Amino acid sequence: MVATNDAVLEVRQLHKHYGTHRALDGVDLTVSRGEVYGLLGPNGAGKTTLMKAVLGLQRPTAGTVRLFGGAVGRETLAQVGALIEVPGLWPTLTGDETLRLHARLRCVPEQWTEPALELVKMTGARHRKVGAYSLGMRWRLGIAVALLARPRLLILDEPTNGLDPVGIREMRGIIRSLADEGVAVLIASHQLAEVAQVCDRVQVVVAGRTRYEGLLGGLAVDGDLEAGFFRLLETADAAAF
Ligand SMILES: Nc1ncnc2c1ncn2[C@@H]1O[C@H](COP(=O)(O)OP(=O)(O)OP(=O)(O)O)[C@@H](O)[C@H]1O
Repeated sequence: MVATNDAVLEVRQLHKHYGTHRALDGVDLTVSRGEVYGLLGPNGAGKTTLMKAVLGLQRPTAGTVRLFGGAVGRETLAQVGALIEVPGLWPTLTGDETLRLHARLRCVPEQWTEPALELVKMTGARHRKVGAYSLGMRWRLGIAVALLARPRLLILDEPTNGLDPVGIREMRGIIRSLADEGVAVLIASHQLAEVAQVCDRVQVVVAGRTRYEGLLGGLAVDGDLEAGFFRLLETADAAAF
């Protein structure tokens, strides 16, 4: 398939087998510049396996992953930010120290910590220790860390885990503003509600296979998104046995 200029992530016929178990069984996916893409599926569907392959942490059994038109490697991964579940942060460092440390580790200018802090609205809390942060604040700092190197692709795994309704709304706002600036965002989740209000397109994966790919609205049955999603999961479950 020919890459469009806007394609940031292209996954083609990705397979990952663990012995006889097919964790991924021929998944295709394209995420474009400025797009928020939801990867939906129940526990064990293969979402983490796919994200690991994209981040170069997992070697696929077959198939390809292309980032910005190139192979997964040091150069392309430098343009990717990721936040996998709860961010791993040191409780004894302040938010400011955390970001400056990551700036050094990623060899980016220290001044880049400022816009990252502003984007996640953490400037006021920058001198407080991370151990005293709420989960929502830790999540926002985790996003700031993921955004430090100004990535063109942001990967988020279950991003609303543990967030309260205000935190969830803020998270959506941050994701949408990043997309408006041209960042491509891939969100993996097992909850429809998590992706429903923020994603442009979705893919539903069950038992390593694509069951739906397209606009979110296309999942709906009689205008009911949730009913359509659950019907899809039930049909896929029945087909698997
Ligand atoms: N290292 C491994 N060895 C064997 N099987 C594995 C391994 N890693 C994952 N699996 C299996 O592959 C399948 C897909 O797992 P994966 O973690 O990608 O699913 P997931 O969609 O991310 O699930 P969850 O929502 O629970 O995180 C599961 O059946 C899992 O048990």
